[in-house]
Amino acid sequence: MERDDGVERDDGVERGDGVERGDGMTALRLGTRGSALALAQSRGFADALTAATGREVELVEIVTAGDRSSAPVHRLGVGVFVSALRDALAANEIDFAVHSYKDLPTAGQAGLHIAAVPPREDPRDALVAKDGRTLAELPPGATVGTGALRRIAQLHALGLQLTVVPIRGNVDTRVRRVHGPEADLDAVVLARAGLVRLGRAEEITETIDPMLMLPAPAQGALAVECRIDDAELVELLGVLDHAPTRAAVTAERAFLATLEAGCSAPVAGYAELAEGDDGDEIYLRGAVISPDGTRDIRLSRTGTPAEATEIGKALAAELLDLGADSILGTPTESGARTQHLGATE
Ligand SMILES: NCc1[nH]cc(CCC(=O)O)c1CC(=O)O
Repeated sequence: MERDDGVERDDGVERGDGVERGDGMTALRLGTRGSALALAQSRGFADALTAATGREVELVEIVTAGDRSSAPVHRLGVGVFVSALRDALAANEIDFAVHSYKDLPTAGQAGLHIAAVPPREDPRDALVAKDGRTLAELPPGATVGTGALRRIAQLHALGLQLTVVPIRGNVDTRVRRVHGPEADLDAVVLARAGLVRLGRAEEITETIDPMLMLPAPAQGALAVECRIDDAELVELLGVLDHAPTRAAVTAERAFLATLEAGCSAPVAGYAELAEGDDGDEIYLRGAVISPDGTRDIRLSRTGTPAEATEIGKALAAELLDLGADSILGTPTESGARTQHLGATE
């Protein structure tokens, strides 16, 4: 059902201030993009929230500028998949939103709060190739599609003489470039988490080792955002917060933010938590790679979860000392080297 405010509800129910339930509680309004992946993520979180707290959740579909346009994502501007959801939150049209964390601009939004970071899905990248092939089994000259500069750069750095083809579109559109009547590529690289959440993990022909392709900061993680003054909801959503995931993502995002790079930059960052002798330890790896793959600056750093932000900042500073800024380019007048764009991945 389409309404004048551009907000589409998933059914005909008039919501306004929420639907009264038999138990006297109103259903929480979860704003979501309409893509298959966004709906799967939102439904998954809604079900987990209902199971943990007993609260009912209604999905409210929001069309974002990124969904409306077919232009290359780097031309669309800041947080192109996110801002319509944040506007709906600020306008009290929805109560909370579930974002792919890696699509969130590194700058937070005044008045909003990330109340939960649920357990992370597998953050690695995945190959979907013809004939069940792995990267190493692709012949020289094989065509591999991907949209993200980070992936393009790391594919080139492998030195496999692959032909990297820039593509965009949702998960289904990208996989159809390999399988299906209009297939024109030998393989595509995309986030394993997206395929897993869509129930399509069997189509993956290789889960790529982070030694070969380091994931994007926050890949595979979700950010659950609500109004900061909605204290009751902040507490309710917090039930599903997963401290180890939050610590890992905090380190990765501090790394990205300190590089002043948006999520369209050729920047990779991946934090793992391991049990050390004195409790948990974060192991953060970071890389900045030139798009042609000829320059690849990567380092790692460890510390405690409480030091997550410091680890990320310090690793970024070390990479900048080694010349990462010359790969990332000159900061623009807004302070960002590349714009803080919405999703390119
Ligand atoms: N907008 C792209 C996007 N945002 C989140 C995911 C995958 C799931 C995730 O990283 O959480 C994807 C698809 C991809 O990178 O292939």
